[in-house]
Amino acid sequence: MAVYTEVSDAELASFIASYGLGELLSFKGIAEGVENTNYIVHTSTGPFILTIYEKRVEVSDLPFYLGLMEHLAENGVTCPTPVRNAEGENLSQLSGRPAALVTFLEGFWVRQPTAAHCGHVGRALAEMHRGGEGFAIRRANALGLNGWRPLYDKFAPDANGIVPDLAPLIEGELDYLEANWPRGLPEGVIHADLFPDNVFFIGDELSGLIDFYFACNDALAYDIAVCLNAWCFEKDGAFNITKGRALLRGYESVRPLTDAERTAMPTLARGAATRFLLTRAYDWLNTPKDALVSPKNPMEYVRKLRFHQGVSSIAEYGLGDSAQ
Ligand SMILES: Nc1ncnc2c1ncn2[C@@H]1O[C@H](COP(=O)(O)OP(=O)(O)OP(=O)(O)O)[C@@H](O)[C@H]1O
Ligand SMILES: N[C@@H](CCO)C(=O)O
Repeated sequence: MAVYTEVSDAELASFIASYGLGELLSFKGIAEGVENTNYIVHTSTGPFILTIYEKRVEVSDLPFYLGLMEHLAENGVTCPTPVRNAEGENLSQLSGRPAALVTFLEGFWVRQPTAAHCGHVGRALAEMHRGGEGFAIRRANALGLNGWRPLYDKFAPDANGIVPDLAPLIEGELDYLEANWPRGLPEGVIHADLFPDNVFFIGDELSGLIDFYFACNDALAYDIAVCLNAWCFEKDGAFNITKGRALLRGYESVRPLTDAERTAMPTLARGAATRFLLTRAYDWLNTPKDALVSPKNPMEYVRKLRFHQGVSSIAEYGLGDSAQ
């Protein structure tokens, strides 16, 4: 259960009072999520999510994340909107940590996405990319190309303890990515972690996107590569072409890809697989046995990386004509 910071009734009541949202009716810690502490808070004016930011979030990045959610909401993207307190601030303090209150989004995430879900996600991703245009604050991707080798160096001596030959796999891949990473692709604000648990649906309709705490400025098509990995592989490790085509078609119904983005997709997919392999491998080795949450399995991303290493063009995925 990911409630790292326990809040007393009195602290919460005075915190909520500063927002002028009516009477505090109830609050409860949310078990899901690994990065931050989240509470669902009911007041007489409705439900809200209270997030207390834990150690992995850089406090200096919070104005970017909160400002981005406000900017996206103003531009028609359904996502949590930060609430401003009586002082007009969207960022506050609770139990000695930075904290924010955001609007509650109805819906729930799908455990077994279908091609139709993938189509909705592709479309919503492109709408988010469009909605992010004009956002004034910038944030570099701390987990982009330049961040991968330093992260690997932190656990390199132990990598083969996860699975034999993981070290040469990662080292060879980092060499490849550093030599071949596409430059000059269209850039903008990307979500960078749009996994199924960050997309809510009501029935078959997408009801909103959450968890913008990896968002940053980077190549837009890299965000698609993250989603292809997160949404379009089956439990047995097979890439599902139908889901991949649906995701790209949904995306391109809003923002068609350039030729350079299509050409770059296999390398972007390798990079996206490497990024999640690295963070999962690091967490696998560094999460204490008695931690509140279990680390995610890095092997899933070893398999995805190996799959992409065997692909040299978007057509080889079966995605060459997604827009038609
Ligand atoms: N605005 C919201 N509306 C409704 N539910 C929310 C909202 N924000 C968060 N939640 C709930 O809290 C859970 C955790 O949120 P979130 O994914 O942002 O946490 P996190 O700690 O950043 O986790 P992670 O980075 O691992 O996904 C979600 O799965 C969802 O159930
Ligand atoms: N989505 C990430 C975890 C949290 O950001 C993963 O699956 O590795």
